[in-house]
Amino acid sequence: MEKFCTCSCYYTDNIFLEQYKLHVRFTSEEQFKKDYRHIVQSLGCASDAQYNAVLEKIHAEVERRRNLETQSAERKSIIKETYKPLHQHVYSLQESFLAPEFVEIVNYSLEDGASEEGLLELITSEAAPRVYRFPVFTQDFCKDLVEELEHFECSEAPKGRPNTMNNYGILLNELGFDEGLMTPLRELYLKPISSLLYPDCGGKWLDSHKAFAVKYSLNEDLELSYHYDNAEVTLNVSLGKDFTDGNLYFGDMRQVPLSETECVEVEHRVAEAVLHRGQHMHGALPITSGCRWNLVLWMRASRHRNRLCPMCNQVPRLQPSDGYGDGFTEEDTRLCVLT
Ligand SMILES: O=C(O)CCC(=O)C(=O)O
Ligand SMILES: [Fe+2]
Repeated sequence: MEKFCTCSCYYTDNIFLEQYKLHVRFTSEEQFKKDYRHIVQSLGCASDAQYNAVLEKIHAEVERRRNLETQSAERKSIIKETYKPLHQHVYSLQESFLAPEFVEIVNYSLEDGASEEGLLELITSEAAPRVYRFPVFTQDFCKDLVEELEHFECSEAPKGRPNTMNNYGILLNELGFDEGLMTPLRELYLKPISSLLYPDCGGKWLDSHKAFAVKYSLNEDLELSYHYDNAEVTLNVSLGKDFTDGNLYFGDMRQVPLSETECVEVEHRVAEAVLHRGQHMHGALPITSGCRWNLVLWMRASRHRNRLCPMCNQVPRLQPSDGYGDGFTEEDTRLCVLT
């Protein structure tokens, strides 16, 4: 596997303060005070004690990020040794897991002369601008996958959470889903589609991903704040189970201010995917009953993001990583001169 890297902004930028629904940057207490003291104050962080609690949260989050790779590798190895899957078959992709309509649009995308227009005649649903909906899995596969995820949730195995905005999701690489399921799904099925739909966002060059499941239920998380993904192209598949509300909503690309944005709601349909650009701002409304599981695949294109880190908006400052990191690579720049 190619050597992937993380951008060092991961340790300073986009730290989410859940209580204030605010993403912040933290390089020092001085900088933070200067940039955010008045903002958090206006959001209700009035006393010194509350402010100190914010600082403590930030330090804990930075520490979590610094230890993440080591801890993730430890969890992965414990899971491998101790966790007994309920449905071993869901870990290796078989075409029988896939909806026939999905296989058809992938086959079309692989044809010589396939075009975006031709593909859009097969994908009939554009749920929001450049947000496409299509069936991906069979209902049976979704049911088995949710049962597997719930079996894992109930087990003693250590669990890594996908990100700071999500307290009950599951990181699928730690469970061993990358090799047999997620990588082939990206490489063989989603890349051909993304190449046609999002050539301007790196869709032709997807070469790594972060895969996780998100879970919402009444005693746990209900909703997800407005955000963009650390991805070029995102696949979000509704896996069930039974729930009401919880629609996704899409605004504009991250460069457009919220005040100039009108949001469009997109409902979940079990076994169907919503495919969108990672930088397209979105969120999820609260569910009002039941339990919602979605599979989220943040797909990255090193050739695209190596030029600009979407999280800090600068040329990435690379830090070597063990796995996919955040999908950056150290490019041999001589190639650019020669070709
Ligand atoms: O709740 C959902 O289905 C959306 C999840 C999402 O946007 C994310 O995790 O990046
Ligand atoms: Fe997202």
